[in-house]
Amino acid sequence: MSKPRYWLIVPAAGSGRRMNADCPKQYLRLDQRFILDITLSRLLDNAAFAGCMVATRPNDQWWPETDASKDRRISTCIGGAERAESVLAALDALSARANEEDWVLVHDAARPCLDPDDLARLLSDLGDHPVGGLLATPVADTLKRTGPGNHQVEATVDRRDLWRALTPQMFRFLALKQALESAIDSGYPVTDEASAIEFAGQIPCIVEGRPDNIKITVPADLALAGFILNRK
Ligand SMILES: Nc1ccn([C@@H]2O[C@H](COP(=O)(O)OP(=O)(O)OP(=O)(O)O)[C@@H](O)[C@H]2O)c(=O)n1
Ligand SMILES: C[C@](O)(CO)[C@H](O)COP(=O)(O)O
Repeated sequence: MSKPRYWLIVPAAGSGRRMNADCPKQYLRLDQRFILDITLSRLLDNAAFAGCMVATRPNDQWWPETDASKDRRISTCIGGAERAESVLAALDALSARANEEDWVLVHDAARPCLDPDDLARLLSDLGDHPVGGLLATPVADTLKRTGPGNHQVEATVDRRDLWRALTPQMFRFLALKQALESAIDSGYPVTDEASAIEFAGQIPCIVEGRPDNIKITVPADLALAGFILNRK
């Protein structure tokens, strides 16, 4: 049987509402480079992928301005209303090229600070794993739960064995496609690939990653990402 290949999916079809910027956050710039271009180069320059599928918004006016749009390794598809739907659209777009047992890595366009050593460790630690898994980092703060929609503390959550899920998340092509289809069809709230795999009854494995693999989400994250990238 041929050796499994590695495919990369980068969901980049979000609107960045929480960023409150004048363009989707993946098209904000750090050191004159689109965040999306930085993210894609952090992945494609540090691992051998059979191909890359980027899910973009319909009529994405910025994509043609990116360096990535000139990279023959990268294809695009139209994403969906939710992140999970964008990932599923990218899997569908790869269906003619990917084999069932090929690995798929899914990485947020909004995470440009991925450390190449974390990527290498994810690939090496999970390359022979029966299910796959994800980069994650231990919760380092005390966690509070409040009442619904208020700031009244109801409980302190035991943070032992709690992790913050990061990306990339790495699963077999067919298993991930089927798990996402099933979870989405069931209305199950899928916020990452691992939760769909868990919904399918499988057990993903965590590979500890750096906490500075941040997802640019709110305005304060942009300067932090710039600091992290300039420090590397
Ligand atoms: N329908 C969607 C929603 C999100 N994403 C992508 O998934 C990643 C993580 O999602 P998130 O940080 O939530 O991005 P947005 O949805 O754009 O942010 P917001 O929720 O603030 O609108 C981002 O790279 C985003 O572009 C996507 O491809 N398709
Ligand atoms: C996939 C993810 O980045 C893992 O933490 C996260 O679930 C994305 O959540 P978002 O609400 O789509 O940003």
